[in-house]
Amino acid sequence: MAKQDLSSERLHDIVAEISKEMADETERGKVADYIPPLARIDPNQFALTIITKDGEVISGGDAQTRFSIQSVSKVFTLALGLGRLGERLWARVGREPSGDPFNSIVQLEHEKGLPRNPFINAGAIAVTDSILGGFAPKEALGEILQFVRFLASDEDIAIDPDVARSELATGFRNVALANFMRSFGTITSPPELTLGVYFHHCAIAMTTEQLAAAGRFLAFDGRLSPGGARAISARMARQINTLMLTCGHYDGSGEFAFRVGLPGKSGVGGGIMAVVPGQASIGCWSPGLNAVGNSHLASQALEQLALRTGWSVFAPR
Ligand SMILES: NC(=O)CC[C@H](N)C(=O)O
Repeated sequence: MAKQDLSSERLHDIVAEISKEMADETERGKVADYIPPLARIDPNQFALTIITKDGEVISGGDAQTRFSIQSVSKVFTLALGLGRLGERLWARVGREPSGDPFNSIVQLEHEKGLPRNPFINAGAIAVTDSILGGFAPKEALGEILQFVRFLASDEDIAIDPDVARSELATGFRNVALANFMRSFGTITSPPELTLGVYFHHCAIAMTTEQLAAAGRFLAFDGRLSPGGARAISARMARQINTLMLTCGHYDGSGEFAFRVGLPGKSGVGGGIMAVVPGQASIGCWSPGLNAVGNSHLASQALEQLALRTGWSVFAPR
């Protein structure tokens, strides 16, 4: 398809086609079952929302259904942590892909308690700890939630208390990661306080429309729309996009970059937030996961979207 042909009508058609195709798919992956509130989610759901640079919202499927954003929240805490600490944040967390599962502990011992990147659990816990600073967990959490609502321009975004409770009750591996990092001084607050904030921000629930809205600042140089209100600096937005491309899908990051060619961040709730710099912000969701914990159908849908629109950071429109 010629690049200039991407009209609003064409985008509507593409979103409708992909949503229909994904609804008909029989191979849907496996929903996360480490906590009951995620294990009971119906895998037969799919949603896709695109918000264009003109502010048009184009949705298909179950775009009004809320789901647990889980690790997608790590993008918002990174933005908040970077905004607050600036370059000093990188003393606490690296910027290299890990090539290991999201909850792996192995590299931490060899690398003196410094997590590889902000999107594996260890790195995200370190970032959360930096936001916590000397504040009370409730205040830090309130600040994170306010920030997400600001990014999405939507006050109707909240934490699912069921999911937060289950994470707290079963997050033994995250407890291990936090204590291990505390022993190296990577995190400075009592681990249980940092983890309380971490588990709660992972339990934020959103629709794909809200997720696409919350990702706009990464599509538009740190602003909520082209020329609109600024959330973070353009440089930080570029840095976060780079990290999403290289580390946003854990040990499936190379495959996602190869197939989709856009910065994206996944969560075990089945959500993926992706951006087309200068063009659009995307929220996609289907609860079934592939072997490395990324949404099977949302990855497939984004690959189809990239193919049919010609969107790629490697050949900008
Ligand atoms: N990959 C994910 O989405 C993991 C998030 C989950 N809350 C955890 O900490 O294990």
